[in-house]
Amino acid sequence: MTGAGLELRRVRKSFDDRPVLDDISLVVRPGEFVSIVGPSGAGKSTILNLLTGRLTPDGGEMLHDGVPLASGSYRFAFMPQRDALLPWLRIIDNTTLGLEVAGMKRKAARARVAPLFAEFGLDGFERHFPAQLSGGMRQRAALLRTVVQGKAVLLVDEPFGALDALTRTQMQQWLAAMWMRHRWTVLLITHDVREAALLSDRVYVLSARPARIARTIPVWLPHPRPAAGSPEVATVEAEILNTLFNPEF
Ligand SMILES: Nc1ncnc2c1ncn2[C@@H]1O[C@H](COP(=O)(O)OP(=O)(O)OP(=O)(O)O)[C@@H](O)[C@H]1O
Repeated sequence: MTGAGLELRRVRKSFDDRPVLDDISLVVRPGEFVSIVGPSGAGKSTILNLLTGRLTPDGGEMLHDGVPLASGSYRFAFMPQRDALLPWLRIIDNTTLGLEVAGMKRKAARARVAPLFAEFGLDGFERHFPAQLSGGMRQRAALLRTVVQGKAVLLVDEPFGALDALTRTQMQQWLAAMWMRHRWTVLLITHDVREAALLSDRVYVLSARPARIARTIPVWLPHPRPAAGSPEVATVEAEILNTLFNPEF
């Protein structure tokens, strides 16, 4: 498919003459779940900062449905790593924030998010503050705030990195089920090789800085995915790890 979805073509970015992204080309087609995995400091967050318009590339092209992205045009919904909720706002107000910032009236914004509270496991917590929720619930609330914006692509930066291992596994299973139901178009940044294997249709593995795409790994496993720890998932994990630890990169 040409043109449709999100596409980066030979994108480059340096900070103070220090190249961070050397040559990044990738594609996220509508309804796909795509992950980027890479060594720490390789430039993963920089890619998302380019896509949210916070940074501009030094070279290359960024396209959505074949149209170049204008800098600062927030076409995509972004869920940052952590502390994504404002502690002084109740959960209901946190989840409507993106809509309100976009100009929607509070009442209309609440009407849009309220029916989703049950699906996101937050029923009855509308008037709680973030500190009164578990880490997993906070991340579900942050994701709810992201998806209700109805943007074409969800950019998700390391959403479960701060959670304990058990909660993280539960959240990955929950996100996989939610994605199957909604078929959001997702670009996920993660350090978690298992998470990438369990959720993604395709994994881009970055080289160390200055980053290029070391390898593109299509994940052909059916949805719903076999359980974490199954041989099929372990094979994909091994493929990603082998690329990450390959000295050529
Ligand atoms: N605005 C900026 N100004 C200067 N340097 C920056 C800026 N943003 C990122 N960098 C540098 O670019 C490099 C890549 O950073 P980035 O946060 O994109 O990496 P990452 O792969 O997301 O890292 P991690 O996995 O540790 O979160 C780092 O060396 C960082 O210090």
